[in-house]
Amino acid sequence: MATFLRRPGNLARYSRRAAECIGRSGPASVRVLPPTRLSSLIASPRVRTYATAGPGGPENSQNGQSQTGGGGQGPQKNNRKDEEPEKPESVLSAAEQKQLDAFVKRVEGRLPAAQHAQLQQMRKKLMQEGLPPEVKTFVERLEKHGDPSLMEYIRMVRFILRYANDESKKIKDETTEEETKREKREDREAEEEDKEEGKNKQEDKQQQKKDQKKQPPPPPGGRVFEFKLDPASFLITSICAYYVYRSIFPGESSSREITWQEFQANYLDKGLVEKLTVINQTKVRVDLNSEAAAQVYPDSAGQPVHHVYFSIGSVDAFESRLDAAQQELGIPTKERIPVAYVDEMPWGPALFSLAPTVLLFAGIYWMSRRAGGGGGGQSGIFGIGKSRAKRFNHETDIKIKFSDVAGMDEAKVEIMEFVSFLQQPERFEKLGAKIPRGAILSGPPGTGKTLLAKATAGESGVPFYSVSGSEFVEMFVGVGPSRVRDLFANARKNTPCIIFIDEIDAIGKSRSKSNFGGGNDERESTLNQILTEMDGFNTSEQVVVLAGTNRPDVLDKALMRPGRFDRNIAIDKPTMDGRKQIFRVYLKKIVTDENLEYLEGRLAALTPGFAGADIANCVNEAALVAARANADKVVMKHFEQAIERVIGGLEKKSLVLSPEEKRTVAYHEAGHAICGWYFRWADPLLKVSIIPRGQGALGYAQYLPAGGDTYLMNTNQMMDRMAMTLGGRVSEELHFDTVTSGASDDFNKVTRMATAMVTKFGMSPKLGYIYYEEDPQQQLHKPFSEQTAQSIDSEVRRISNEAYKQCRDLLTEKKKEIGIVAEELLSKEVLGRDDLIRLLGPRAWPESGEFSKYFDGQGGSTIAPPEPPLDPEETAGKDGRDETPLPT
Ligand SMILES: Nc1ncnc2c1ncn2[C@@H]1O[C@H](COP(=O)(O)OP(=O)(O)OP(=O)(O)O)[C@@H](O)[C@H]1O
Repeated sequence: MATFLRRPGNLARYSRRAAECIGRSGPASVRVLPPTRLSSLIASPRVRTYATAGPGGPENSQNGQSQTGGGGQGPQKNNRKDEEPEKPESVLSAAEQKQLDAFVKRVEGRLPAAQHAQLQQMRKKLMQEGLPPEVKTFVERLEKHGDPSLMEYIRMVRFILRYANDESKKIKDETTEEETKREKREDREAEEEDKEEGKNKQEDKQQQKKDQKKQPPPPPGGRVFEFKLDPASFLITSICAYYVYRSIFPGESSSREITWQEFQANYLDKGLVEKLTVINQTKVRVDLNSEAAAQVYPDSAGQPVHHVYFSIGSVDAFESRLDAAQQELGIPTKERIPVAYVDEMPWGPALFSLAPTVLLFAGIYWMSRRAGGGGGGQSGIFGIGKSRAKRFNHETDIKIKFSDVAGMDEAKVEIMEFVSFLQQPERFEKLGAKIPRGAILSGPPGTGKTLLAKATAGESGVPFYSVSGSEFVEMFVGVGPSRVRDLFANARKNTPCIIFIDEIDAIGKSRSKSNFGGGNDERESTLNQILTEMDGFNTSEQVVVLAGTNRPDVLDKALMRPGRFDRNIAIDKPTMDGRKQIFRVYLKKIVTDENLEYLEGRLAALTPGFAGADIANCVNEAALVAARANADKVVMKHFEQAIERVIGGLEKKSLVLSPEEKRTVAYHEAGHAICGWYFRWADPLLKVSIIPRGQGALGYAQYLPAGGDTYLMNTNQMMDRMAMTLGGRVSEELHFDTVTSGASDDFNKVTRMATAMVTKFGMSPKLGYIYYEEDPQQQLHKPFSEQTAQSIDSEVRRISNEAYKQCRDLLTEKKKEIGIVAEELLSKEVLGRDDLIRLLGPRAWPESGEFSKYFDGQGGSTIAPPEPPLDPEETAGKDGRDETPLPT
């Protein structure tokens, strides 16, 4: 702004342009375009008027004169209606002038007064430049034969539009030329100014120049038809349209309603009637001999009367009246007026009656478009049966390769076969091998099933359709099967390709099971459609269907049969080695200068039971922790905090325990820790804390699986683990007068372990080698007798009592050590493995090589916990994690 103000030259230039714009403000165009020739002829005198005559122009307009009245001639023109119009210099012959005047007069009669001045401008221009031949012919025709034909009107309209367009172009060219000249002149001025003002202002000037040049350049050469709403074009088009309309629908202006008496007196008796037409048996149209009518009625508002109408009560009455009237006039039968009968459709009411239906359909269409907005081509209610599968293009969308999927080597080998099939089908076909149709990828959540399917698409370089099982289910009947059909039809059009149906259990549940309690027909028919479609491929169609599920056990057997999902690829939680590989993938993206090999191993050891998704989350969380601490790089401490946070939840700083409660929690946790340290088959402690964390735990202890990733447990391990789980309560009993509710979760774990030993693992000599399924749906009807139930109860009780005794014996012996650990815990709140070694001495039992490698005290002072929050089913018997619930 300051720069702008500093330049009087600029200011003057812009204000001049602004003034010109205001002067040209006639056309209300979407784009700012130079006016057409006609409109500019109308507008330019106005500009001149304001520029030269100053306030004269506006005064004229105040006096009720037209603003576009044409400069100094304005006041005379105002009296045009009263006086003979002033004869300006004209190149027209007298006859032409007369024709033109007649034409203008005729048109003027039908235009609002505000537009008269513009019409006069058009007239003036035609007078100055002469009539174009087309207009001449038209006007001549008008004079000689009255109203021209429809074709002549249309030709005239086309001509006028073309004429207006050409004129507009000419003006535009002239204006552009003028603009260029002026710009050059202004640039020269600006340069001179800039020399004085300094170089830095030069840049602003250039910018302004660029801005000006950004305005649309004049169209190169060819004809460009632009729709403009400037008054002149509008006026011309309206006049032409009006004429065309009138010639097609000669409405009220050339016809009017009369009575029978009028008809008889004014037309019939005077012999002006040419023909009568009875319309819809209610009205009679009287066709008049227009020349005769014009002679008889010369001042019928300056317009010839073509038709008149009158209403009739009934056709019979009309006929008899007409006969009587003609009889009276003595018209011989042969020369009587011809009467025709027609049924005409009244267009107005007909259209009006259709309006609600049209509106209804338009409304439904609009709503369906809105409802399906963003759904791309398949939006709206009409696209409800269309598949919702997202199509990924391998070139742009799917960049995942097998190298991005860490671990699961066996699953990769299995699925590689699909890739080779899609890439080189002939290799299989020539040996007569049938192509596999599909594979189910099953496994716990977050283990990388979707990732593997995407990698398959990425590797094979084919289109990938991804859809979730639940997307087939809709509230409308028949939508599911229709979407399945659509999905497969699309896939067939784009072979070779891969379809991936995630969470297929949403639709693929066993049909027999779902029938319990009524079933779900829609889901079943969707499943049936999938079965049919998968059968429907012929062997040459290269469509591979992959499906992901967490529950392969509930899937319908028909889905799993060979020929449909031929393969069931189980993807389990990663092993120690798998975790290392997954950490390797994600650690690459992290800024750290730790020894990567050691870091991977240590983190993998700290995270038994983590799925790929947990690991990805953990690494990301570590980066966030580091960022929060404003660190330059992520170090081991951040990773350990992240793991702790993923496992235990956020620290609850707001939860403040009373000293008494804190003491109880410390002794409780110390009890667990001592058991883990001294029982041979129990898991040694990694970390114990009495800081409350999420999920209602007041303290927790984490243990390193003593034997590494364990998949089998023997009786000794189970007994030691149960005894360790009871360590919290036993410690409370030994150190306090009373016990708390904090051990209820421990009892739950112990009971479940003992029950499993009796009913599933065959570890009770009394019950023997029997497996009783634990099915929550069959609670009402137990698969064993009452007597067996009592035996199970007594065995479970015996085992837990044994575990209790084992624990109590140890802790009574180690009561002093419990005190030492508990007091240290009270003062430090968190104890690590190194603290326990310091307090209790090294553990007497050797530990798993792979795990102990990373816990030799060199990796870091804090040792993070190993256990993710797993399903209790899975955790039972695998870990010794303790979560002390909040007292209720
Ligand atoms: N083996 C792996 N290698 C690398 N990243 C993995 C691996 N497994 C899982 N992930 C990570 O976990 C995320 C989630 O995995 P994915 O969606 O494939 O799990 P899923 O098994 O399909 O889970 P769900 O059963 O819940 O659908 C992936 O985006 C990826 O970041």
